[in-house]
Amino acid sequence: MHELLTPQQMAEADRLAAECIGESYPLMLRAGEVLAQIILERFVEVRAVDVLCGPGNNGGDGYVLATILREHGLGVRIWRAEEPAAGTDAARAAGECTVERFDLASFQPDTSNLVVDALFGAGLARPLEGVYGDALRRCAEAKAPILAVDLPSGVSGGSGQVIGTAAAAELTVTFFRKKPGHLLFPGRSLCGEVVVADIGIPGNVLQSIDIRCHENLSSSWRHLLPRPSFDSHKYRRGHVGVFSGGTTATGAARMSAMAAARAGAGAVTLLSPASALAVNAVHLTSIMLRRIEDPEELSTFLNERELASVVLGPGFGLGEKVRNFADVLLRFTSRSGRRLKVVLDADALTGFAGDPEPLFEAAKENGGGTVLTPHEGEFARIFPDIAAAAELSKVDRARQAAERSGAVMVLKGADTVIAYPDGQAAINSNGTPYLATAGSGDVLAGMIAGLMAQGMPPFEAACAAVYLHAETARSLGPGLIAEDLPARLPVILSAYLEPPARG
Ligand SMILES: NC(=O)C1=CN([C@@H]2O[C@H](COP(=O)(O)OP(=O)(O)OC[C@H]3O[C@@H](n4cnc5c(N)ncnc54)[C@H](OP(=O)(O)O)[C@@H]3O)[C@@H](O)[C@H]2O)[C@@H](O)CC1
Ligand SMILES: [K+]
Repeated sequence: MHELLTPQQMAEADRLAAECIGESYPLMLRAGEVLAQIILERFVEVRAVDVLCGPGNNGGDGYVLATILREHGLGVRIWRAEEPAAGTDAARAAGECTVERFDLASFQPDTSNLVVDALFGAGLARPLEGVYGDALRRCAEAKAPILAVDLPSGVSGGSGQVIGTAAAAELTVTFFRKKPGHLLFPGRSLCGEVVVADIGIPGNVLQSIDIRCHENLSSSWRHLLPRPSFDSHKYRRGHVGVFSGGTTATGAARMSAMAAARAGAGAVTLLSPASALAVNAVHLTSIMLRRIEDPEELSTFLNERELASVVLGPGFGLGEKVRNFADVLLRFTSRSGRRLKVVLDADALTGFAGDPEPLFEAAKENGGGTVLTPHEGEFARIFPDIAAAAELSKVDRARQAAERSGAVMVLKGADTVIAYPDGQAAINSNGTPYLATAGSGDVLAGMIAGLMAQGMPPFEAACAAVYLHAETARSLGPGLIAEDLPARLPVILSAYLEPPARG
């Protein structure tokens, strides 16, 4: 149930389902029924419902719903600006509906009524404005309780962007599967709670649809979480290297290092410039420490020790050094024939601002073993054209960046998107505002490296780390600081290492 369908894919699912059933109208009837059932169960106090109906099938669902609610004794009024086009399912639903209709232009929300927003869903084709936009603005101003059918009207199901105007719903009922727009902001905040209803579309229609986007749920990666065996030793559980910045910027790397260790890496070494060795040594116990001053020392170290993964960037500093280190790390696998997975974060991304081509070239040489973890600001510095393309959704931006760099992209934010160069993408949905705190990104980078060091494939490691990072933060809540995350991680991780509960 974690597949996310674009509006075009959903239309295809509807078409395939209608082909299977013989006609499409029963799907609309079922949509109206499930909407009514949900309203009757969830809004027991409500005595009257205003159903705003658009001209397409989203409006059609509204007409069916209005008929059923009136049969249940609720006061129901329909508000519409135009009738559905003749010959459509929506026209049939409108024709069979005898609920009194009013002009949408004169709709004034009464906040003791429930408003059902059945204006536009998957078929939103242009900015929502005029009589429709005005009606939604009045709802938003009045703070009327709204149930949105499929999507809050004005929200793009593909991108979550508002096209014109939209009003925030308390509850959104969508059909068959969620759409990216339910999880990507601002759509996600406008949807309120999202309920996915079964309207009789058979699951096997998905076999004919090339789904490229999923909600990041544990079912995709839980079985790949590393589990040590009794014959493991510390280096078989993966050795992670984390690069420290200078004397006054060492904390970020130590946070990444702790996170890698807590994610289960068997050994972690902090790789520090000579100037910061003393300050790092004061703060480290189980994490090892080694001086790495320049690219030559780095190459020597990589050749003599079997590192499985590295984190470069947190607190590291900008300039030639970070670019040179990144180059050595990303080309190590092809030069040595030994697999080294690389997480580049923070300064290792910003260090390539204005001239990112060498990064992409070297990352491609690393052949899918690279993970880039930019937040939106860092992303815009290395992918300025993709960041500026307003028509692209966050998923598409992450995908294009992954394709260009050949790296797994973790485009961070409240709705972090993880994308693989082949176009597969996952949208994370368990984020929490408590993660917006200094150092939380350093912890995430370390967790990804820690999971990869134990053999988890980069895309799944990134998905798992993003999810578990958020889950850990949720379990901590108010007052969370980044240091708390690695300390808490084992409790959360062990819950996901248990076999999933049945049922
Ligand atoms: N298909 C099925 O089997 C099932 C579908 N279901 C339901 O159908 C919904 C999708 O239906 P849909 O495709 O008819 O699209 P919908 O969102 O109603 O809008 C299209 C209409 O709006 C118009 N229009 C667009 N933008 C506009 C704007 N800004 N301002 C003004 N007008 C605008 C557009 O006009 P046009 O672009 O053609 O000129 C067209 O008339 C889906 O969300 C779900 O609720 C369920 O019943 C289950 C079974
Ligand atoms: K709607």
